[in-house]
Amino acid sequence: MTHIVRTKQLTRAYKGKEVVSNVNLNIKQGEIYGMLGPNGAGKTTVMKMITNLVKPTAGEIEVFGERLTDKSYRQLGRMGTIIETPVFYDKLTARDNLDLHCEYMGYHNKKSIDEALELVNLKGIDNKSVKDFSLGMKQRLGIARAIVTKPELLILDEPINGLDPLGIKELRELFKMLGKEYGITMLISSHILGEIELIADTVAVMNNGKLLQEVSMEHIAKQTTEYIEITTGESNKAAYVLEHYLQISNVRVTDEGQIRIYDSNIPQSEIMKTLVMHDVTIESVHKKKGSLEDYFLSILNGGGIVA
Ligand SMILES: Nc1ncnc2c1ncn2[C@@H]1O[C@H](COP(=O)(O)OP(=O)(O)OP(=O)(O)O)[C@@H](O)[C@H]1O
Repeated sequence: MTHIVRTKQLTRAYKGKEVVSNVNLNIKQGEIYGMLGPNGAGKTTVMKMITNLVKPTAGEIEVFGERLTDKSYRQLGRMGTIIETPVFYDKLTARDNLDLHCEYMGYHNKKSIDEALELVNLKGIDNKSVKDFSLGMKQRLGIARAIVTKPELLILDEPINGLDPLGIKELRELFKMLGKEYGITMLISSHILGEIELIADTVAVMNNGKLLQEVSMEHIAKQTTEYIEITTGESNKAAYVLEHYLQISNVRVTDEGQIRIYDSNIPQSEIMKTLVMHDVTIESVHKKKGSLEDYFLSILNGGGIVA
């Protein structure tokens, strides 16, 4: 597995107080990696360290397989970033801003300016000066600037801030397309669970400067599938009966002693009948679905996985 970014025990302190503590991120090639956490969790600081805007107090960063140092200009040239609110030359047009950026980055394929403007839906208004742009238009121009040099890694700090629902949807599709068509790896932060959920392949949950969990959406999907929950005073016996007489292998007993049966094709009535036949007393049976929100809240509240 090729990793585009890896951090090891990454730490940053301001005046002795750690705002990022021992963070280990593993961002794989081609994936959308979502960093989720409330305001102040340390997401921006992590991104600033990966882009060399802030120096770590301790720990290491590896980008494109090489350790990041003060002289990693080549690695930085392979990244496109928006960190905090993008700043432009207000009196210049959108096109001129992108043109200047290409000059500055030493990127001479000017055809990509048209492509970038087209991708973010600013093609018709690229000759307007940026001072007349709405917040959403500036945000899209920021993304155009981040992708104009065809980076291999995009780092986007809260890219949907200030966008209306349609704009958010367009960006979501753009990110997915950039991943799929151009193979660009993306690190995207957000404090909105619903957003990260819709685009990310892997999610890092941060709070108070700490990485609470790094988990694939595939794994989360398994945790949030439908299950049958049986309340009984005899959970171990019930689990035994289900496994031995119905060959149900995906049975879990929760801390509260409830039985959960995941992805079973056996009808609920059959399960009940078998338990009763083996003298298991049942208090209640419910069909349930774990929500993604429960899952993340349990992580943020210091619990493990919603069992
Ligand atoms: N230059 C700085 N000096 C002192 N404290 C800082 C500095 N930069 C960030 N912090 C503090 O570090 C903590 C993490 O900030 P950071 O911006 O990384 O969080 P975040 O998760 O990106 O949240 P937000 O979305 O609000 O920016 C905050 O408590 C912030 O006040």
